[in-house]
Amino acid sequence: MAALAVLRSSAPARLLSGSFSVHRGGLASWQHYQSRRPFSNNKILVELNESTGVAVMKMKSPPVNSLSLDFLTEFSISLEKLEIDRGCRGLILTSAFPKIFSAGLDITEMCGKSAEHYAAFWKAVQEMWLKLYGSNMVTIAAVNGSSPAGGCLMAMCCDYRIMADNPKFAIGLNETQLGIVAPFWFKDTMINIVGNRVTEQSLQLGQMYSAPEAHKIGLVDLLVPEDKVQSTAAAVMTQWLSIPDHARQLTKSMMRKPTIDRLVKQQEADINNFVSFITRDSIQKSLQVYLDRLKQKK
Ligand SMILES: CC/C=C\C/C=C\C/C=C\CCC/C=C/C(=O)SCCNC(=O)CCNC(=O)[C@H](O)C(C)(C)COP(=O)(O)OP(=O)(O)OC[C@H]1O[C@@H](n2cnc3c(N)ncnc32)[C@H](O)[C@@H]1OP(=O)(O)O
Repeated sequence: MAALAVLRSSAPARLLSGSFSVHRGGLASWQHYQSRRPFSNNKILVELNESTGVAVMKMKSPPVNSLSLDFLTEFSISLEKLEIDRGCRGLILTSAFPKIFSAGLDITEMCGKSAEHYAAFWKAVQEMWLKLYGSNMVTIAAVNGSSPAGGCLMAMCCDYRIMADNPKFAIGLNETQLGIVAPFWFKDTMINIVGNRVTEQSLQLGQMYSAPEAHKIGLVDLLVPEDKVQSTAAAVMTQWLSIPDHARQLTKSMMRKPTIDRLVKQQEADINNFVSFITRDSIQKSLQVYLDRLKQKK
């Protein structure tokens, strides 16, 4: 199974994209590692505090952190680098923008493109999920804004979700509102958090939950004032890191492996399914209407 099966000590070292900083105990000693990959646009900022072993990954892709192919590629590479770094035990995932965690999959990646593009895009979505859901690290989502669909999926991949207590912020799998369908592994991830009944209703209606509603159904674990999201994430991380890594990791693997294996076994079929679904004229039309509506709402 993805990262959970990989012992960090045996993993090969890899270069990473993204803006990457390592904190060695004092602000004066922050070191910057510039990307050596030409495609990097630095949509992801990573700061690793080596004294605590906690990395903060900030999504910073204006205007709304939509998950484009470039974003997803950079995200997965950044995550992989942290995964193989034995000095990193915990990851806090958050947004550099107030009000938006992530707008989910970039809809323009699913409109008017070639079948080859859709296949590459969907593979990148799968890779993001496999790596984040299967991470050995303690993962905490500091949800500091709205988080529809793919953004909600990212938060749901984490071990714990802290959300800003603002009823204007919403989270959920709203795919049906776009005329599309959340795939089985989005659905399974949600079932593992809130159960079958809530997931079924939620997915059929494409329901977006305000922060208090999301907390009520257990989609997020904790609500805190907006200015306390990061500090609370750090405090919760300390609690989780007090558990011996091997015991916690094996437990996490035991809980998540069946869900991960389901996708791994049919990854190619899932890509083909996505491509044949998204290339339908009726689906392309729905997505275009949704996108136009988004652009006109101002
Ligand atoms: C039988 C079949 C079985 C199985 C099916 C097989 C396969 C599965 C098939 C498909 C699965 C696909 C799964 C899809 C998952 C997704 O994530 S879809 C994306 C869903 N996301 C949304 O609906 C979010 C839409 N956006 C918003 O609600 C809002 O923008 C916001 C709340 C995030 C932010 O609001 P504001 O701050 O007010 O910002 P604006 O709305 O003005 O947006 C600014 C700018 O950004 C553009 N934009 C917003 N979201 C997206 C996006 N997701 N992708 C691309 N672009 C986006 C928006 O249009 C604005 O653009 P400009 O007008 O400035 O050009």
